[in-house]
Amino acid sequence: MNPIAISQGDPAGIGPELIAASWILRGMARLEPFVAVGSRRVLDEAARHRGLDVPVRPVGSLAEAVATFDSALPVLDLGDADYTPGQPTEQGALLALDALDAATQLTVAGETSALVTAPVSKSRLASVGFNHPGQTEFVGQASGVAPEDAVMMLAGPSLKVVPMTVHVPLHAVPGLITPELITRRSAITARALVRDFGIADPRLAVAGLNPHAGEDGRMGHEDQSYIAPAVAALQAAGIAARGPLPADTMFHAQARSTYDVAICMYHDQALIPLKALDFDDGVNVTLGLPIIRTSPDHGTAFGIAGSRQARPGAMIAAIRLAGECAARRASTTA
Ligand SMILES: NC(=O)C1=CN([C@@H]2O[C@H](COP(=O)(O)OP(=O)(O)OC[C@H]3O[C@@H](n4cnc5c(N)ncnc54)[C@H](O)[C@@H]3O)[C@@H](O)[C@H]2O)C=CC1
Ligand SMILES: NCC(=O)COP(=O)(O)O
Repeated sequence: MNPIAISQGDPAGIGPELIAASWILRGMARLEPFVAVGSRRVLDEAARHRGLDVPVRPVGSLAEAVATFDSALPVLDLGDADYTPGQPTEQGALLALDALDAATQLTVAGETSALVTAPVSKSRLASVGFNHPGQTEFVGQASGVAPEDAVMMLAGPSLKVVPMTVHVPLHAVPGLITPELITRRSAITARALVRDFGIADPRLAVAGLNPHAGEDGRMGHEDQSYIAPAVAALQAAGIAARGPLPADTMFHAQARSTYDVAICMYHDQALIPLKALDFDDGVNVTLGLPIIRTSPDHGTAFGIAGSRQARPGAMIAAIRLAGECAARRASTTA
């Protein structure tokens, strides 16, 4: 297979050091060959800061990256940048954007088997002209998918969650929850669970928006007006969906055993249980794309960058899952 492309993320965050740590653990973690896309110097310094002996080797082709991977961390070098852990700069944000763009283009062109994105700061990227809510929408657009069809899922060993609305203010959520949005994004989720995760007949648990899923309309009307019709439409389409369910009782262990994915109405309804249960191996996966894209569930963690406190589990899980999904797609199209 072609290598996995990993965009380096913000140089001042924990992304570069976790790419280096993942390379060190590549054998034990059973990772497919990957190539970093970013700055050779930043990766080199980040590894050294972390006390890791990682030979970082610029490569001129993806074949060379695969051939190099056993003995060195291959990098498609985009040039130099500021590197002070924990101190983001405009130059660093521009490099993060270049790396995201280059790694995405390679994957869209089919030259790399999957895309893993290291964390970026959304506000820092916005300050250098990035006009997407997040990397999800950027990658969706680059791969020819409408923004509403690039669906964010967070996946961990205990739970999978899909927020129907993502990076929007909480007060905007009720106005965005429509039966069409829920039906469309849930159907994309169900198809992706079959195609990329090998779950033959995925079970969807759809959360309500309001306390007690609205308590028969006494605590809000959206559950009955918008969410229940979406669940009915999904069922009519042959998808094993149920809801709206009271969100507060959806995430205990016995409840989780009854579904494959929780369809949630807003960002924190989904990401709080996921990060409470699976922070150290949670993966952010974009569903509905012609390419595979994953990312660790955490952000740039500027406060601990360069201090050797950042745990590599989620980055490793993101790389491993990218390889597994790529292998599954390759085997089903062969
Ligand atoms: N995939 C991405 O690119 C994501 C980017 N972000 C961005 O990251 C920036 C910071 O966001 P925050 O909400 O502070 O989230 P964060 O995940 O960066 O940090 C939250 C807390 O978790 C800790 N932490 C994070 N990753 C860790 C790891 N691997 N090991 C040990 N501790 C870890 C941090 O030190 C901090 O205390 C924001 O600008 C946001 O836009 C946030 C989430 C995902
Ligand atoms: N909270 C999840 C997150 O911020 C990741 O967003 P994205 O950059 O992957 O779209």
